[in-house]
Amino acid sequence: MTAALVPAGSTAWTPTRRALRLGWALVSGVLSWSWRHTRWVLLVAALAFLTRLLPDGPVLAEWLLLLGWVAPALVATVWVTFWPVSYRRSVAGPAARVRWVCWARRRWPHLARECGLSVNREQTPTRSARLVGALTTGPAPALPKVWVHPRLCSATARGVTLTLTVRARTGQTVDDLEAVAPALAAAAGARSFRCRAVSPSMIEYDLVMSDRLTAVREATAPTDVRVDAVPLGRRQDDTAWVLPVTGRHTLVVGCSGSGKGSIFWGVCAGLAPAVRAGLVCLWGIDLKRGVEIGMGRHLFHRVATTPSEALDVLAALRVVIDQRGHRMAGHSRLHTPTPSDPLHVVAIDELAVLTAYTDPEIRKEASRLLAEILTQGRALGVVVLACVQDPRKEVIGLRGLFTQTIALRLRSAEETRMVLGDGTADLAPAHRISPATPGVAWVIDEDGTADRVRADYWPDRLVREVATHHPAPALHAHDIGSATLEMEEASNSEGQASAVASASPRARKPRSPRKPRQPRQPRPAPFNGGSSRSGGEAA
Ligand SMILES: Nc1ncnc2c1ncn2[C@@H]1O[C@H](COP(=O)(O)OP(=O)(O)OP(=O)(O)O)[C@@H](O)[C@H]1O
Repeated sequence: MTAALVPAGSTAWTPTRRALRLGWALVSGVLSWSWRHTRWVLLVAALAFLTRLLPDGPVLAEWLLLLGWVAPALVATVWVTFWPVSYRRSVAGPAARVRWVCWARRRWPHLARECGLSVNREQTPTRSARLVGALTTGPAPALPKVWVHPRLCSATARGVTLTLTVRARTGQTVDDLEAVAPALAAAAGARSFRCRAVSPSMIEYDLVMSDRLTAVREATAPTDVRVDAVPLGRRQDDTAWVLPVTGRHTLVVGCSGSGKGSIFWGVCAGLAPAVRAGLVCLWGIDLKRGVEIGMGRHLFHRVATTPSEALDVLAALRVVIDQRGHRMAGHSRLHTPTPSDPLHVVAIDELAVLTAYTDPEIRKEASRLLAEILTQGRALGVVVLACVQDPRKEVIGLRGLFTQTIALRLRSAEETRMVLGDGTADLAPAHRISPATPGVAWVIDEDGTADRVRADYWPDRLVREVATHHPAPALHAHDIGSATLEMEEASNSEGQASAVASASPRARKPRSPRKPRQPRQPRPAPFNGGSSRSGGEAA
């Protein structure tokens, strides 16, 4: 009667419901723990059954069941419910690692055989068998056949990675071992893998057993002044992914929505403290109407949003290369950035617009300038970061000149091969990256191994904040080279006209920015050889 008077959902029912819910959670937790530890539970139950046969057995059996089964199941249920991270770190993680290692050691002969790494050979006869064979007449008895496997030298687990070190059997090479990596990873239930040749006969398989890259991680505003490299995100083993910048030209390829923006801003905004300190000079080419770079415009010394403006930027950098080349010749082989002589980074969003989709004249000139920068700029402190959606376009021609490539989500195995190289479709399957994980990419490390990474996410708010706090300083003539500045002034004065010309539907043939300036622009005196080409062409 009282219950009927209490309306459903009233507070009087809340404690009862909570208790019921808690009880059910505990029971289901204990049951699921028991299901996952069936063998242990059966062992405890069998021991308890045997214990009952002893004098005072029933009491002992109850204690055994309580301490061996119910108590651990309850503790685990409560721990994992309220402190999942600590449970994973202290219990589930170590237990899983022990399980993986035991599994690999126990199953290695079977795995090697099933993956095609083993051979079935006749057993080598022992010395005594050979002696008996020599003394007896008649046909020699058939020798039994045995399986010969490559040797599993070690199996270790760290974090979420199971590492197997394997030595090739006689007649095998590391290439044979590498070829079966996908099958091995599939047999182990690994989420991804990488393999590394340790020596001509030994290979290390890293099997990543749990995916740490599913969660989105937001980038944090950089504080350290770093020029050599920028942290971009994390690797699949949860270690930091740091991209070298100095002396590298970086090509980022990924279809629309694959997260190129995260890498673009990871580099540009990651260099922001160095930009503010004057050690890095950022040049932006955003051929998607300036939408991307507009977010962090203050970071950039100069931005081009049309193909003809982009030509001006490339020509200016070409002059920087000429000047530095003359200055460094005979003194230094590698440029060291200083506030008066910074590292120039040209960040290009949608390279294909410049090298494939624009007028043939601009396309040709842009490809020529880019090729010169890509081949000569590395040691002279001028590096390129280029993003592109479609690797099949003309960018292919320049692809070989980039010194590091990041493959975000691609459309096909063929694209993966184009971007990362032959034989990478299995080892670095960028075409299998899920559309639900933008920012995930495959990279080929310096040692030639492929690794899966995920860039941290750069929201617009953070980009704006970083750009506002680290604006590019106003550069003086000696900072970037007098010729560059002269060209820049000239191109600025003509920028409006060229932009209008390139935007106008009637202006089919855009101005070549290099010719009209020639008569007006005096050559920088000290650089006769270099300026004769770049100064003249750029002007
Ligand atoms: N590192 C990341 N982690 C999580 N989500 C991301 C990440 N990077 C991008 N995203 C999400 O994916 C969306 C698309 O990203 P982004 O604009 O960078 O792609 P894109 O490759 O530049 O595409 P497009 O070439 O069409 O401009 C973003 O709006 C964002 O929501």
